[in-house]
Amino acid sequence: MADNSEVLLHLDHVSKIYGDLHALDDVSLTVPQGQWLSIVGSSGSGKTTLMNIIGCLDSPSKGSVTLQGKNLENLRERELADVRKNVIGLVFQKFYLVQHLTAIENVMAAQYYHSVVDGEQAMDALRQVGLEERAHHLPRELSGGEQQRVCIARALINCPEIILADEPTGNLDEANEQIVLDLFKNLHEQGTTIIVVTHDSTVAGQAQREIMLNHGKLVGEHWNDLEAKKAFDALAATNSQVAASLDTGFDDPTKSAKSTMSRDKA
Ligand SMILES: Nc1ncnc2c1ncn2[C@@H]1O[C@H](COP(=O)(O)OP(=O)(O)OP(=O)(O)O)[C@@H](O)[C@H]1O
Repeated sequence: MADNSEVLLHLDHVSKIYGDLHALDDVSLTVPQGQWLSIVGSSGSGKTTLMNIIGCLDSPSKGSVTLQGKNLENLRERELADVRKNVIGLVFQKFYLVQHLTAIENVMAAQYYHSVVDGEQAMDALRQVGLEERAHHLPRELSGGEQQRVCIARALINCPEIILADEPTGNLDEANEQIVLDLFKNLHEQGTTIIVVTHDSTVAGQAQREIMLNHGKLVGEHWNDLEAKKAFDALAATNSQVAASLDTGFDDPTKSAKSTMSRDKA
């Protein structure tokens, strides 16, 4: 497991503004190498916007994002594409599998994007997610859980530094959710940084750290791994660039998210 002592990602006073709406409002966040982080918050609180910015799929209106020491603002489109390709693995709730390609062909299509097509390596990625036997089936012949595992295999083929997952278990039953969480656990143990957006408190609770967004603002933080918190605080004490952890906690992200939603509706 990575020791969380190096900064991988830093957001400095990031806002994303659409007209009058601050989808993200002055968010500062530091994620050390190897951290498993959950992002929670009610619908419309800015979670996907934050993920898109971290994943280099969108850029902030204000503030800056530094990934592996590089300020993303200074990168050309080609360099950004390289970051997307080589550093980040994306997993979505909607699987985005190509329906007329088999599981292994879907993984190989992602390899093609990375300019290496290697059937053995694709099969290895499927083996890692326990799907070797289903490699030659089409998505419609696979269960929801199996399709999500193909997506994870697809995200793994370039050995990404970070897995960004947006509601990765949103469509899955409990058994399949557990399989996906176990995969994330293995990846985390191998040192991969994992950032997950979720509405599900069980999924959120697997992370070392949970942060909560509300109306685009970072409003609360909860640590499930106190050793990781200690390491983070030590990092913040020695590095003035690190956004210190918030003092404001929250009990149950799902409950808080729901109560925020009902407050919004009132
Ligand atoms: N391209 C856009 N143009 C205008 N407003 C947008 C755009 N993208 C997002 N928003 C708004 O920004 C806010 C945050 O959206 P975002 O999708 O990040 O929320 P979320 O927390 O991921 O929500 P959900 O849990 O429902 O997916 C919402 O009010 C949304 O309507």
